[in-house]
Amino acid sequence: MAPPERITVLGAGSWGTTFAKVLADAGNDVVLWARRAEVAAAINETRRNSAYLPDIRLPSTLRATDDAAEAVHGAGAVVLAVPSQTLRENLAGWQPLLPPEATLVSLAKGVELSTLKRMSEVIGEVADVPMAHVAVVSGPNLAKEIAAEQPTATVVACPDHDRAVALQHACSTPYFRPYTNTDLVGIEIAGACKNVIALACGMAAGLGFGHNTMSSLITRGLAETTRLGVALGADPMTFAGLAGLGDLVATAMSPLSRNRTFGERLGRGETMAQAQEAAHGQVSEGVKSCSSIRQLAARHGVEMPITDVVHRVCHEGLAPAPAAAELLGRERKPE
Ligand SMILES: NC(=O)C1=CN([C@@H]2O[C@H](COP(=O)(O)OP(=O)(O)OC[C@H]3O[C@@H](n4cnc5c(N)ncnc54)[C@H](O)[C@@H]3O)[C@@H](O)[C@H]2O)C=CC1
Ligand SMILES: O=C(CO)COP(=O)(O)O
Repeated sequence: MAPPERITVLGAGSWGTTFAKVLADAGNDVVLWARRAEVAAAINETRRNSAYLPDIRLPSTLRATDDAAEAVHGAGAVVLAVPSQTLRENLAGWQPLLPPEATLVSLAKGVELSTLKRMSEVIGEVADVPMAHVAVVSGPNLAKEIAAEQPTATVVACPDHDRAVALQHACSTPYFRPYTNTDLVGIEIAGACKNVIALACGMAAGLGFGHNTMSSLITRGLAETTRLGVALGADPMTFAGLAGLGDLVATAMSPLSRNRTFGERLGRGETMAQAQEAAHGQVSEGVKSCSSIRQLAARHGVEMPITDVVHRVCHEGLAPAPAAAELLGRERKPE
């Protein structure tokens, strides 16, 4: 039998640590890179990442290090599990270390502020690899539920179908079921936009609104996300799938979502600073991506009214209540 494949995960936050556990449970030889040496040492000694997943025992086949060169050496796949807005800078530092044939896998859900690029575009550019080497994993994947081994499906997207299938095999476990897709654009636009719609749903919850409001925001949020994706060349069917509707529903409805929780705090009247502080350094990607997605939509002449008001609440001082009234007061039109 062939020895297990070496897979490296760069970033030991909630999702990086959880995805490393999935890969180890699937039978791979997994190395997890943490920024802080004490986090790597604690994972190796106690089998726990207490800052992010205190209740989860990590498998013994998962090894942690704070040495990126050691982490990526000989890896068949390198998984990038850092926030969207720092990925470019992080990857530039790792680029000289990367094995040339490795599949580079993005877990991040966002659009870069300075360039309006999707994460796979940033990876292709900074790592200087063909897009066929770049893959994305995205779906209704709240880290804490997966770490607890609750059944979940996801999508592994790569322009090279064979690489997508190889990665699908590498991350299949009895509790984690990946499907393949080749529509990188659709999968990434869906993943970035659902964080913004989840912020809107959180704001609605904070204002005291119920399920009709949530459902209306989810449905119209999916409509504006699909419009943007199609304008960028995505397959509209992608938005009806796990990484589209699936992830949107999970994120917009779950109290485990950092984006939804952030929005809820704003809806209850907290300031941006208070909501940021309560997040304890964990990333709520939609807070920044609402601005880059709004600009991307403007560049392509796409109307995204929910994204627009989320941007104005987060960055221009609009209060959530008048934002909701503004959405309801828009010009009437056919569905
Ligand atoms: N947590 C979740 O349930 C899921 C998260 N994601 C996405 O995965 C990405 C990562 O998210 P999480 O792991 O949850 O975030 P997190 O906030 O829990 O962890 C981020 C990790 O990146 C590291 N990091 C932060 N800033 C950095 C910098 N400047 N340089 C290097 N490392 C830095 C942190 O030390 C930490 O290890 C995000 O784009 C998120 O949207 C996707 C699916 C599920
Ligand atoms: O992407 C996620 C679930 O699929 C996680 O969402 P949050 O970043 O809002 O926690």
